[in-house]
Amino acid sequence: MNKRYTIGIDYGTESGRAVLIDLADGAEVAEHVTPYAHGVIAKQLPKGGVVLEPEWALQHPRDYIDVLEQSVPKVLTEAGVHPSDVIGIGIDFTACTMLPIDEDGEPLCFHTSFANRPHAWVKLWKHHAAQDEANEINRIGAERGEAFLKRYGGKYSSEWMIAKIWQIFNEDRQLFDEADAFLEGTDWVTAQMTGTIVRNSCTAGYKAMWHKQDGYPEDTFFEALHPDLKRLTATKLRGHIRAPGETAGNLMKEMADRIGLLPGIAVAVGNVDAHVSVPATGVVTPGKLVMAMGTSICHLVLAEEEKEVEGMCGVVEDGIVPGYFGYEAGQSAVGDIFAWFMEHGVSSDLVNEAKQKNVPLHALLEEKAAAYQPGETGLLALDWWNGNRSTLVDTNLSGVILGMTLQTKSEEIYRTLLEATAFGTKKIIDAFTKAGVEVNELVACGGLPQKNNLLMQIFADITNLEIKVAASKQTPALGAAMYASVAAGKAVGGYATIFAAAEKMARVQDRSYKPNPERAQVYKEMYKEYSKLHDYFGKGENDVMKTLRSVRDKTKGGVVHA
Ligand SMILES: Nc1ncnc2c1ncn2[C@@H]1O[C@H](COP(=O)(O)OP(=O)(O)O)[C@@H](O)[C@H]1O
Ligand SMILES: O=C(CO)[C@@H](O)[C@@H](O)COP(=O)(O)O
Repeated sequence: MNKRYTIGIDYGTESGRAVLIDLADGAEVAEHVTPYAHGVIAKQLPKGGVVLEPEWALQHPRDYIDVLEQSVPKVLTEAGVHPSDVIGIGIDFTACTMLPIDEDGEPLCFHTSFANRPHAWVKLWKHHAAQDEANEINRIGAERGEAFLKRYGGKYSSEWMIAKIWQIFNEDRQLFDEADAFLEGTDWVTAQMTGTIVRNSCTAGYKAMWHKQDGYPEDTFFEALHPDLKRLTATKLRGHIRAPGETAGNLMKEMADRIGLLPGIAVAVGNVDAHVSVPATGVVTPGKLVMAMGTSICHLVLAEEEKEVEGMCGVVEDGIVPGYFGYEAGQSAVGDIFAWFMEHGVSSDLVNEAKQKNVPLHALLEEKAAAYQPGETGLLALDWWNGNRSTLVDTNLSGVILGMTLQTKSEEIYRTLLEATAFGTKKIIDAFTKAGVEVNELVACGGLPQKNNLLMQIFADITNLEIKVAASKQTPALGAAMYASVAAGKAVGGYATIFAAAEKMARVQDRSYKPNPERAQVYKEMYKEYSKLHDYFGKGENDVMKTLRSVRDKTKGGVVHA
């Protein structure tokens, strides 16, 4: 048999990345990145100049199709692989990244009549404007003793599907009524390839309250949110739900022609970037926490039982790999905090020095920050620049840097921000351990482990755990390609199970980051202080962050609103 390949595409926050994978050993034969032409839409709609409120984050569905049309032909040509040797394609996506569609599956934002309506566009995972709805969902869910709350660590997030749908309902009722369905981006793009809408059990479970045995919560729960939402799951959330590894369908001729593949090949059920990365790092058993480290961090771990973990994002049976309960937790901003600091916080001296030396600013700051010992900066920070996803589940919290003096330098703040994100991860590990979900090793993937050694060493020292790093530079795309090989099946040269695919295709690097006992000891002391700050600002003792936010909202545009 000729060599066999699949294509995996990772739809990230700023771009889509396609890889062509050799199924024999998981080698990445070719890769191509298509940046989204519209990026993250946070200020103004692409049409009609409508200005968006704070906390909004949208995307343009056309950008997703551009990735298919540009990156798929590019990887084929670059590799010189004939399309007849490609047996399947699969995608993964950020989540919950959702959109309203019409009866033909067209996004409502493609309709000229809706293009100037913010709620017609794709709401990106980090759209944080549905916190009021999330608070109400949590209040009503708790009052009614809803089972779903336990699976979401006691709090449903404003980033997830039902909060986002309810925001649309509350703020643009006509558009809500017009929508035939609300869909995850991953399911919409997959449907563009197959012609049929199939929902995936991963996002249904982690983001939309669906449970493998019990389905969605009862209609009476949605009725308690609003009487007109009673039939939400049977109407706008209807559709077949299939598990990762199953096929969503076959590639349609029309799309095959546009992207240079053969019609009829298997298209895998859509998946989530973080979850699909787990088998792509070789993790298919409990005890190893996978950290997908990029703009944000998603933390994923497998276990044999369903446990209640404080503030986790969700637990879903078979949600990551079949046969295990998959747990997800996360930090809403990590790389994004460093990006903010690069843009708004670094002294002009250092910016000039980086220019003179012709090195990236990150690299210069990393080098200077590495010269400090733990605690030497005298600083401590809370990593809530984009709210707190786990374990407090509150997007209205914000960042803090404590201990600054007239002597504080940019590189000290940089180091402190790196440390803050590691302390945030430690809180998550503690929550898992406390609930009886074992974590004894860390496996990192995503962009950050390839970009910043200091960050990785700080993570090892603060968590006091060894960190292995995925060998693949495009772990999510590799995972999507692995699931495509399972969807295609053994008969055509794919794999029978994701376990078989992981054994042959996934691996970690030889190098790992090991904790240094002296540094770990200092960080243990600093973590106690982090925890005090964390509880003080995050658990209601001092609500100043929320007060400041409401003052900001009342004084928008220089006008004080009553
Ligand atoms: N040298 C670096 N050190 C730390 N963070 C970095 C560095 N270079 C880029 N970043 C951050 O990495 C993030 C992008 O991560 P990546 O994994 O590539 O993307 P995504 O999260 O969209 O999948 C950005 O937030 C950026 O600020
Ligand atoms: O929340 C999830 C998955 O549940 C992620 O899609 C989201 O954090 C975005 O991840 P990236 O930081 O873009 O890799």
